[in-house]
Amino acid sequence: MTDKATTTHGAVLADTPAAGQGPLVELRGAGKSYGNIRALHGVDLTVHAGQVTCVLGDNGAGKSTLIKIVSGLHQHTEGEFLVDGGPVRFASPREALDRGIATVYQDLATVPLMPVWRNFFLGSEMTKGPWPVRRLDIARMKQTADQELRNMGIVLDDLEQPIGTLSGGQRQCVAIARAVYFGARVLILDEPTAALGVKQSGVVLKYIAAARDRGLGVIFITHNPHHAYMVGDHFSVLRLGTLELSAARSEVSLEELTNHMAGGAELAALKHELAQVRGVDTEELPEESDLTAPVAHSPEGTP
Ligand SMILES: Nc1ncnc2c1ncn2[C@@H]1O[C@H](COP(=O)(O)OP(=O)(O)OP(=O)(O)O)[C@@H](O)[C@H]1O
Repeated sequence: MTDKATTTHGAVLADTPAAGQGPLVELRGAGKSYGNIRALHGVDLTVHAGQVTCVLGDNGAGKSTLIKIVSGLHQHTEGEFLVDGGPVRFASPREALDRGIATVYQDLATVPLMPVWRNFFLGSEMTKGPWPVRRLDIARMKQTADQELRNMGIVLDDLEQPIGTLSGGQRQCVAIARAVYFGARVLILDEPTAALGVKQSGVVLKYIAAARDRGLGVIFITHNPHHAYMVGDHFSVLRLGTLELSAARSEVSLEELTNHMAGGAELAALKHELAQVRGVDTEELPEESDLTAPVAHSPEGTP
């Protein structure tokens, strides 16, 4: 495991991976066209064990297309895709999973009325006894789910409660712990904080850091540069299907990242227009970076 350092903004960061340790996943000049629509073009991306690679971009930037390639849902139509240094072309998400690449989607694919422990093992249930009297090993599943959640620092009052009664943040955390338990080496998180309030987002970010600290390579897809900067080691900003920025944490500040993400020039133009409409001086409007700061709200009514 790598050493860690605490930064000025409180995020706990892993050091760069040990020399000689190659990337788990790499895209080299990768792209994807849907018919004659070029959704992604010339994208380089590297995912190392024990690091969080953030992929940022506005709507339509190509984030989903990128994760669909890595997770085995789509195949790239240009460039190279390598896993553990060797070229791959997955025919299905199952093949990606067999290579240790797990994706946690925003909708989480859980069964809301089933207990937490049952969702933890959904599709991969533990059984006991010989065929034809094989049956579910409920006690072992409950105990394992409890242990695995605790290992990730997730403490729930009752694993019997339907997963639908957990907060959105808690459900994301269970999904992350599940992927770790089932042997993920690369974890793709599709906008895990998009629908969450500030506090719940903080909880999810904590478990992203926990997954990284357990040595996983994490691809964190987000719209939010503030969330990305809390845990990210590397930042890739997509715009209209191409890579606008690819920078290590030491090479980019939060302000620069926010500017790239928001399109600094576009925001400046918008501010100018707003000032004209309201008949005020541009200086009287908030800074561009304030316009892009996350809104403190809690949609589910939870703290
Ligand atoms: N199946 C498809 N067929 C045709 N075009 C597609 C398809 N999927 C995506 N696109 C196009 O590719 C571009 C990139 O889309 P993509 O969904 O990857 O962006 P995104 O960054 O994930 O956006 P969002 O945040 O809105 O989900 C868009 O112009 C989109 O319309």
